[in-house]
Amino acid sequence: MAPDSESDRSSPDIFIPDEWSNTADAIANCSVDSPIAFVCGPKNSGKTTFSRHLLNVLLQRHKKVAYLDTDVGQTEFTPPGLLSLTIVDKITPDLTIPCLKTPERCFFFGDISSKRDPVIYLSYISALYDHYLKEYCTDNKTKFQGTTTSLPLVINTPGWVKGIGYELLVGMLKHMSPTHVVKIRISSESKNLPRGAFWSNEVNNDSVCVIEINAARQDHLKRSVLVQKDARLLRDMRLMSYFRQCLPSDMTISTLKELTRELCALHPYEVKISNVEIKHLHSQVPVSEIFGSLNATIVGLAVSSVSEKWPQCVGLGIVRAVNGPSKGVIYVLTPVPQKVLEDVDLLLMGSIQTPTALLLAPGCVSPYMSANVVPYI
Ligand SMILES: Nc1ncnc2c1ncn2[C@@H]1O[C@H](COP(=O)(O)OP(=O)(O)OP(=O)(O)O)[C@@H](O)[C@H]1O
Repeated sequence: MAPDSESDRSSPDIFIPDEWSNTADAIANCSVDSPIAFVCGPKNSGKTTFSRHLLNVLLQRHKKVAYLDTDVGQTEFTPPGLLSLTIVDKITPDLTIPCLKTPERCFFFGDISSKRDPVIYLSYISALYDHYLKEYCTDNKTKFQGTTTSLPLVINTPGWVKGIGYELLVGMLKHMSPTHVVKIRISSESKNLPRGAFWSNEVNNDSVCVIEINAARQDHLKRSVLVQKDARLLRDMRLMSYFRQCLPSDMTISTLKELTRELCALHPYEVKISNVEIKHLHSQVPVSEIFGSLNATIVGLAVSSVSEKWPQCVGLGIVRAVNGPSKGVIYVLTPVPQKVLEDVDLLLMGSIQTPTALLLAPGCVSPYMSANVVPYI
């Protein structure tokens, strides 16, 4: 099939079947001003690839499109462990290259699977969706004045479609009001989501258009050909690209060793422990172990607020060293701009693993990532 848009031409390995491009076009050209598309389906069926294609198609008609990323282990525009709403204003020509963007709003979930805390997971996603509704979904008044600020929304979801994963999808759909639900199906029928509006008890659910499409690639027996991703490697790569931003963009870094060495050579931020609250999200740590437990970990940098229920995450940091007893400080590396950091009053600790490559800096003692810091004992 001939590529049908510039974005497809730029992604030689990506195959957009007619069914996919027709679906994306139908959503972009539907009668609703700003469609809300919920993309779901089993693991590796192509949800992310389709979502990115849809995003590009929508960006041909709209200046900006909102993207709600609910796949906390395989995040699209942020490092893993975050749930985010991002406003995208540029077509990404190559659908195979992940890129980091600063989200409009973001929560630190602190794990790569929703099963760690399904209740909080759903609360965060609902809060992100509500934020979209409040800020980016036109109400009648603004529509009437012709100053429409409404943006389409693409919601990408995890591939966990059984058990609690299924319940969470149902929970999301019940909270949201998508105009379109795109279900990607694979040939192994038992792995698919139920047909139709599976989340709703209404017999005729006319308010939403449910579209079922097949995974892009099939063999000659019409079996879906699914590409398995190395999820852990992808997460590590995403984290390393994130922390690469701590260094000047014009600095040449060709290898992981160089990246680690340069990160170790950076001056970290010195954070006074008395100025921040340290919170372990998924475990209880005795007070005496708190400093030790922070060392060489990835933390969410968050800002608490009296008006908001959940602290907003402004980015991640690596705790490079801790000097608890004598100075009461921790040393943090982060690409978050200093101006934004000034508001951070919460360090959230989850279970996002620091990539091993970053712990093995030449000349430094693992896991402290520094040659000159006495580790906390
Ligand atoms: N249309 C396509 N053309 C070529 N490769 C594809 C296509 N769709 C998916 N793939 C490949 O299959 C793999 C899985 O795709 P993708 O990440 O989009 O699936 P997913 O359903 O979002 O996965 P997960 O459930 O893990 O989040 C990736 O390596 C992707 O490049």
